[in-house]
Amino acid sequence: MTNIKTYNAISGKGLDYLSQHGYDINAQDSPKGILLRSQNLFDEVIPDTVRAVVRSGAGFNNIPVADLSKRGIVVFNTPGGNANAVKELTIASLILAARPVVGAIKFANQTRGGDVSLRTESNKGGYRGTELAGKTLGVIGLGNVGSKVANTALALDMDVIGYDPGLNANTAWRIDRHIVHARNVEEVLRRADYVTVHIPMEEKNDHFIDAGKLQLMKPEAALLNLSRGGIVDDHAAKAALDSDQLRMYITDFADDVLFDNPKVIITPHIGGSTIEAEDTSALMAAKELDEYLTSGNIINSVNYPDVNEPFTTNYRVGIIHENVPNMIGQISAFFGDNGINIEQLSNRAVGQYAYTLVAINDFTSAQQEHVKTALDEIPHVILTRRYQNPNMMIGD
Ligand SMILES: NC(=O)c1ccc[n+]([C@@H]2O[C@H](COP(=O)([O-])OP(=O)(O)OC[C@H]3O[C@@H](n4cnc5c(N)ncnc54)[C@H](O)[C@@H]3O)[C@@H](O)[C@H]2O)c1
Ligand SMILES: O=C(O)[C@H](O)COP(=O)(O)O
Repeated sequence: MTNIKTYNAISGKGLDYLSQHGYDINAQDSPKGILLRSQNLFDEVIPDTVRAVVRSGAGFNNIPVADLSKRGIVVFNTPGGNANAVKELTIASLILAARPVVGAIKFANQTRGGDVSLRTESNKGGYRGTELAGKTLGVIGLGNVGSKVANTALALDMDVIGYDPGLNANTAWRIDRHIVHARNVEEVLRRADYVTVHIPMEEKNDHFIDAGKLQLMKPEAALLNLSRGGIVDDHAAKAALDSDQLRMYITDFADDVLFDNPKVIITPHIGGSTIEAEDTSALMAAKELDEYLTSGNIINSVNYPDVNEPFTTNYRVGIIHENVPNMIGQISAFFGDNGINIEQLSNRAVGQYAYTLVAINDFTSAQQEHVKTALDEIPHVILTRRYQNPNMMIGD
């Protein structure tokens, strides 16, 4: 059986799917796939048997993607699987930034004994808040999470201004036409009463919200970070709070510098922690893993191009290679020179890497043995895998 190694609490929905499709979970030390959530894979040794690493979730900054790409290991995530959960916690955070709910609950619990209702009524004035309606929400990053947050804020009668220079077409379709598209992030920061950040942690986004950007914000504004620790410079945020340049900071990522600050609310990275989101993400992850390991289809990869074709021939060969000239020519010539007829060839490239999926019907055992090693000899080929169609009756 094919073995899958898991890290973190992966929902039973995903694990059951894999078991039902013939996989062993954590059975031995030479896994074909790794399924994880936030485990830091930079600290782990990834065995040479591994062909795929799947992040059940959105952010993949815990995975050494560049190294794995060089080894031909496909890295996947589950885009949108937990977006609704994060949207809901973001809306809760907006309300916590507008109304002093946390302090008010504490106060209500301190009023026990005697005429409770009288005491709460006479002292509740300290817990007055403001309304979100009519205020402006700035959304930085309008992907799966940000687009949902932006649309929902409109329903709360907020004005919404969004910024995302890399918006993809799928998400763009989902964004309500009443959301103002900012030309730059500075415009969002200057105009918004609430700023929420929904961008991935990558080099260019490290300390994306820094002291300079915080200075552009209104002093009465609140900042929300449900993206990743490090996207906001927490030291700069604390300094802005201390000097009354920022009213409030709510983050899903604990940081020593933020503790015991009445202007800060910290949640313990629970944005995606709902039963529904964990189930959806784990099932997506399990399907992506199974699809790649059994048919060579790549769906939702973060390091290689997606290639998703119906498996209608007896065999396929998947070739991960560098995105350099003449690879398709060399690969086609290789099959021709070895007397193997190509029924269909799909090729896509993204950045440095490309993937070629070759569909074959007549493929003798000797040819298969040869292909396994000889294709890898072509310069710039990183890894070759052969797939046999489980739904076809094949004779040699
Ligand atoms: N708190 C949680 O539990 C939780 C849960 C899910 C996701 N997240 C985090 O939220 C991030 C976003 O999630 P998503 O599902 O929306 O991802 P996504 O990939 O669907 O969207 C991210 C968007 O950010 C945009 N972007 C990137 N850099 C930007 C920048 N500097 N300025 C403006 N836009 C920028 C991209 O173009 C993209 O449209 C994830 O990468 C993850 O780190 C956290
Ligand atoms: O990027 C994500 O999907 C979230 O941060 C969720 O992380 P988790 O799976 O560790 O809860």
